[in-house]
Amino acid sequence: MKIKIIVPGKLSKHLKSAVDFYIKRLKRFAKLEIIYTKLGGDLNVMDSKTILNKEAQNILNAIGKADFILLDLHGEKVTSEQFARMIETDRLKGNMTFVIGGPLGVSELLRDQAKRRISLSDLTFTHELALLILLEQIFRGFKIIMNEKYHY
Ligand SMILES: C[S@@+](CC[C@H](N)C(=O)[O-])C[C@H]1O[C@@H](n2cnc3c(N)ncnc32)[C@H](O)[C@@H]1O
Repeated sequence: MKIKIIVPGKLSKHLKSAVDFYIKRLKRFAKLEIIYTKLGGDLNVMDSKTILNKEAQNILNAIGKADFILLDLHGEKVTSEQFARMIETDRLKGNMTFVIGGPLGVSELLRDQAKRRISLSDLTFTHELALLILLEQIFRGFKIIMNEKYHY
């Protein structure tokens, strides 16, 4: 199965080894591709709507024709078991795409086009931390699907 994760911006040095840790652990379950898209611009010289629209365009270009799941603070709350079942369903299709918003969040355009919007918690994380949590949940999801022991 191929899993694509699209996230605006770059990964900070201090999180790189943690992200690499999960990329390595996920290798036996899926072919993972993380695409870092360009940020939409500087809030000091541009308004937030223009920045969000630019980021959305960069993200949509990276997605291509695939449907996608959007990580959204205002999305539906799912348990790790439900999340695992989402992976299981898309496994039959062979691919799955996740989108994370940038520092300002996501545009309405992305919200409208997402096949599903999910929330990780009521807390707000940076886009990089959201990536890390998503990777751990994907790993957890595969462990649940495979009925393998993990942290409970
Ligand atoms: C810094 S947050 C954006 C905050 C922005 N004020 C908003 O309301 O969306 C960056 C991105 O990380 C992801 N994210 C952060 N916390 C999240 C959570 N609890 N659930 C789902 N996604 C989250 C979302 O994709 C979000 O667009």
